[in-house]
Amino acid sequence: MNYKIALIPGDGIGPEVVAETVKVLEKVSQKYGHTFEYTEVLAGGCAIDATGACLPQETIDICKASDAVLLGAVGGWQWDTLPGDQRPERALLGLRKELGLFANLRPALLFDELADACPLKPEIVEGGLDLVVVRELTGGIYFGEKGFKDTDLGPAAYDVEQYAEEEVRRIAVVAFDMAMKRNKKVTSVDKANVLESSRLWRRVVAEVAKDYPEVALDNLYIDNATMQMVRYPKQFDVIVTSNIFGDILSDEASMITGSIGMLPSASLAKGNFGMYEPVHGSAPDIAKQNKANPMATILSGAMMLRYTFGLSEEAEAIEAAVKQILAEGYRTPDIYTDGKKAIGTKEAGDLIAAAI
Ligand SMILES: NC(=O)C1=CN([C@@H]2O[C@H](COP(=O)(O)OP(=O)(O)OC[C@H]3O[C@@H](n4cnc5c(N)ncnc54)[C@H](O)[C@@H]3O)[C@@H](O)[C@H]2O)C=CC1
Ligand SMILES: CC(C)CC(=O)C(=O)O
Ligand SMILES: [Mg+2]
Repeated sequence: MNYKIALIPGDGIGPEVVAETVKVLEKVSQKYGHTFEYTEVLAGGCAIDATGACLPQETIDICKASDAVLLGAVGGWQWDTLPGDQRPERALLGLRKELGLFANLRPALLFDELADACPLKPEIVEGGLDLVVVRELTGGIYFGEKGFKDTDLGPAAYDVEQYAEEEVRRIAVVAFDMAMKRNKKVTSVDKANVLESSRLWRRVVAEVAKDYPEVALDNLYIDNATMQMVRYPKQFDVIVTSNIFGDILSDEASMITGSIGMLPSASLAKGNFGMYEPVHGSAPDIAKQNKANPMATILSGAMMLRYTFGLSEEAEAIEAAVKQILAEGYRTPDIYTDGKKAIGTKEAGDLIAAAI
């Protein structure tokens, strides 16, 4: 089969990790006889520099005409002084909204092979860790009304957290459907003791839960949830939460799995369309030094094969190749521990491609 992939390398380490993912996808294509047709497009700081806009219309059009999108990351220090509505990160929000990507799946999987890089005591994560954060991606405070106003205390800025019932319902359905395929447990995370939007969230999630009598539903406040994540993460299976809380919780979960350089994600629309992106950002501190861990993006590529193209065997081949090189002791700097074999971004891509 022929699959059209829009590639958005973006900024910082984005181009480096996307290049290694393409290397791995090409190996999959050779082995399994698929054709991946890539169209590279601009978004983020590089798009601002080239065109003056962080998200050119051409990028949106090409993404919509593709079967799936693979994104590295956007943003960087050189654009930090731009006004908020012109920053590179706006491209990411714009893409998510334009493409209708309301469901962000962020699995946090501690590979047995990487137990040495987990900062928690071995007995806490004994038997592994496998949870998924189902993050609402096109609503909440990242998309609410924002602006500036004068107050009694002087000039102020505001961002509004708002959720429509339907936005909560559709992400809750994704979470419960996923729970049915996993361990039939959902933890909904909110701040319903303080926020009106969270009270609506909690009520709608409870309504959706009635359609899934086999699934156990827990509610946690976000402050407690962040603490529980490091105290005993194995209590979680599917976590469903808002845009901002999911953003924060998934970065926290990533550290338990060794590094943010390991965590993939799928941003899904209704149907099979999706944008696949690592959980991390553009990491300007390590860009262009062959230090970035490309595995989060390579594993995002595997999610693309599984969710959008329905190629489970090929996705598993990528995941097995990642595990193999970890088992062989290869480590990028972010997951390096004494006695292991130090490698860089390119070597990681080469080794994973070779292991396919
Ligand atoms: N999806 C996206 O495009 C995202 C973009 N950003 C943007 O990225 C820029 C940097 O943001 P930060 O807060 O520093 O977050 P970040 O995720 O880029 O980096 C945080 C830390 O993790 C490390 N790190 C990240 N990815 C890594 C990888 N693959 N391998 C090894 N180490 C890795 C970095 O070196 C840094 O020390 C900002 O402009 C931010 O807005 C942030 C998050 C998501
Ligand atoms: C850069 C932000 C727009 C989003 C973010 O941090 C994320 O999606 O992980
Ligand atoms: Mg984030």
